[in-house]
Amino acid sequence: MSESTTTSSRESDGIVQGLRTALENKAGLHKSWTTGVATLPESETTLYYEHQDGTIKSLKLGSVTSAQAEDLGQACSPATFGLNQRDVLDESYRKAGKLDVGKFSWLFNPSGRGDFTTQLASGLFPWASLEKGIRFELYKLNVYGAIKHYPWRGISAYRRTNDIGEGSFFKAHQDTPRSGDMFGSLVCLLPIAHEGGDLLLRHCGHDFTFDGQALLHNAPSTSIAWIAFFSDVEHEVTPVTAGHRVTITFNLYYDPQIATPIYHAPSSAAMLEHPFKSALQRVIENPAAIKAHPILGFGLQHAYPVSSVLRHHSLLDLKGADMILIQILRSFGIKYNFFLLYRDEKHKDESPFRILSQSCYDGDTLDADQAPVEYLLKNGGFIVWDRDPKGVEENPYLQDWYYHYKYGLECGDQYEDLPVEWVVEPSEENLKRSVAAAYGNEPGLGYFYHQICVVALLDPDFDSRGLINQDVDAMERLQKTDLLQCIENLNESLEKIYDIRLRAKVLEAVKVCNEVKWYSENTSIPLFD
Ligand SMILES: O=C(O)CCC(=O)C(=O)O
Ligand SMILES: [Fe+2]
Repeated sequence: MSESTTTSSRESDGIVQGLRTALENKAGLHKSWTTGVATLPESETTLYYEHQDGTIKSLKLGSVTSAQAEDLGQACSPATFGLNQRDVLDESYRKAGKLDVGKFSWLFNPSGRGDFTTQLASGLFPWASLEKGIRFELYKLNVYGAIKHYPWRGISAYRRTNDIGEGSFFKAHQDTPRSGDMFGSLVCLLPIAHEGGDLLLRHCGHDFTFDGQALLHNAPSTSIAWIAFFSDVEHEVTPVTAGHRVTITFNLYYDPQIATPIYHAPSSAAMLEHPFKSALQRVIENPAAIKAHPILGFGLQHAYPVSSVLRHHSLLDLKGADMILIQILRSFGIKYNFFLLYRDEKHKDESPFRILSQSCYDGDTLDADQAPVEYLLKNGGFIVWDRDPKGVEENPYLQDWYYHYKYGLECGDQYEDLPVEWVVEPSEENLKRSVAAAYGNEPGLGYFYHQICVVALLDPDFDSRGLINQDVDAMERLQKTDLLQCIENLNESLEKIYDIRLRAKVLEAVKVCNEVKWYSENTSIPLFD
């Protein structure tokens, strides 16, 4: 290697490293959760609930006795959860009581309190200005703890309550995405005495313990402690050892019909500008740096619920740190697009390349003899070379395979590739099954979390025209086939579903598919936009 090459590669490493450091959230620039305490006005302190025999009871938050809390627990049915799309009751994984919406009523309305929404939005999106409002959907009431009587288990179980009394918990899971615009969950801890039952959260190497009891310690008795977090954050409730831990949860959605929350710039950081913005500015002001790094890639920090293909990116509802990354790219007019990244399962350890694709590959839908890599590459995907191949020289079989992708097909055509440099190393999708989260708080509703990456075109003169044209055609073909099949399946299911809430969900899904179909027919979807 000549000296000049060594120097320039060291410089280029420095540039990408500088961008990487500026994006890292070590300094606590982004959190995937935010907490607070809200003191309820008198009108919001009454909680009504219905027993399974139809009796309506109420309690006053701030002065709930343990007998009242126990009565609330008795009104509950056992909480189930989602395991690979099935609704499962398994008390070794989740042990709690639940009341569905319609079985309880509470006048606390987060959307009606501008200060509450502002606090929540400033905590979850400290650097980004939201372009949509937040809709809060009341979801469930959960009772964890000293439930002494389980009517659904019968009187004999009542006598054997030692195993099911205290000690409710919910092991690690992600909250199931209900649609593409759901981004988070809000858990409100009611002021009812208990011990244990911390909510532990983990995301991207950070963790947090939400001890709501401690937050309520010095607050007025009619206060609730709350935590909002992005729904792909892994979380669990530790065992409750005494009393009753009662929470009411809301699902959080972006909603363009609702006014955007007032933006509060981060007060803790004494910086006016996000460090990544300044770092990127320095790079794009340097023509040599742009030429050396025409295309940059970023693995997103959050997982996103997508159905069969990545929708046009203006429709992808981003969370926290990912939203600010995109806002910064947009502020410089840098073109970008979203992709999934796959590695050949068969040659996983040796494979020196990954495949960028906008298709959510579902191993179950392909014939057994159809090679996933070929499928993705022939449907608008392309190769990103990222390491030296291992063992190719010694292994003729691997050599054939490697040369096939490196130097082209028998007919002389070559697979398309892109020189992407990863500022943030992305997670890979699983080619065997792209359905990510196994444990959810609900069975899946057709949306699955995917690890998405962003590819940004730093050099506007970089020759990507051929790729763009070819890709648009392939993408459109793929989208249309997938969509038409999807709409047909949904319409077929509709005929068999009589439950009103389920029908509404399926109708919602049909609406989304039609929306995407409209996009694919009425707009050209460029690779970089
Ligand atoms: O009660 C809590 O703190 C969280 C409950 C939860 O994670 C859920 O219901 O999905
Ligand atoms: Fe949860």
